[in-house]
Amino acid sequence: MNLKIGCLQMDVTYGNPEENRESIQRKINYLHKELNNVDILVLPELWDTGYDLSRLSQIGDWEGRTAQSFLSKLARQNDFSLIGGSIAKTNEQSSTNTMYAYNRNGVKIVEYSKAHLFQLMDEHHYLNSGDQKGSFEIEGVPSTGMICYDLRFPEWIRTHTSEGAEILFVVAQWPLARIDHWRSLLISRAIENQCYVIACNRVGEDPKTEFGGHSMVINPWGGVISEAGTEETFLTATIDVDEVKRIRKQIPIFQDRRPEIY
Ligand SMILES: NC(=O)CCC(=O)C(=O)O
Repeated sequence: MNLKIGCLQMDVTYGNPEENRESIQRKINYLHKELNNVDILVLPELWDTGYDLSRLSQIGDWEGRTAQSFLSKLARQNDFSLIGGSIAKTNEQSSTNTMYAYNRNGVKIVEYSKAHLFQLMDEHHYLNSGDQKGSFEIEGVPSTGMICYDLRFPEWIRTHTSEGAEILFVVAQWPLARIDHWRSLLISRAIENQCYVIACNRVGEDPKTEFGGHSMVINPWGGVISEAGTEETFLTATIDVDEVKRIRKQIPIFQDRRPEIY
């Protein structure tokens, strides 16, 4: 089965969720022809607030309600499934860096909060980590969603692929300074898990960091099918999901692994 994927590699306005929602809507309107036959659209990490974490009590999304209604409508109106990047979900006590995904009818198919907080960008001071898995089915394909720094934890990703995930979606605000890590880790996760990796990063800069783009679509053999540069880009690729089963049969790592000795 073929699926057409689109990644909206975009800049994010620091600390301004309303402007960022409008920016996504403007881009979707502009891209309506290209989006016509897209099956799954992917947004980047924290596309609403960016890393303006010290102001989350003012700008965070109360229980994620605004983003959920925005994303659900976006999916329904445009007839695509949507990996809604992640947003800052906030309540009286705390905030989480949370991904929502939707099917074409605008029905939520997963809520996943980033499990590993990235100290270098102060997440541990302002966010709580999630402790639930990120598994879901999208367009009939078992999949998982991960948020940026989660990519550095192969054991967490293996937990999901050993339970059947065939597509790994990674949403990110990954800095340009470590973009070689980003590329290598994404390709490694695809090879070692024999899965598609669809990775959507942001571009632009905030007061502390320059972000590196290079959103990528990688096949389960580790081949890069499509890759963006460092500018705002609508990256597309068509993937053949059956390739996962073929490769898992050719080199059966999920049968051959020996968890009892690890
Ligand atoms: N937003 C993030 O989690 C960034 C992770 C990162 O930069 C890394 O090197 O890991």
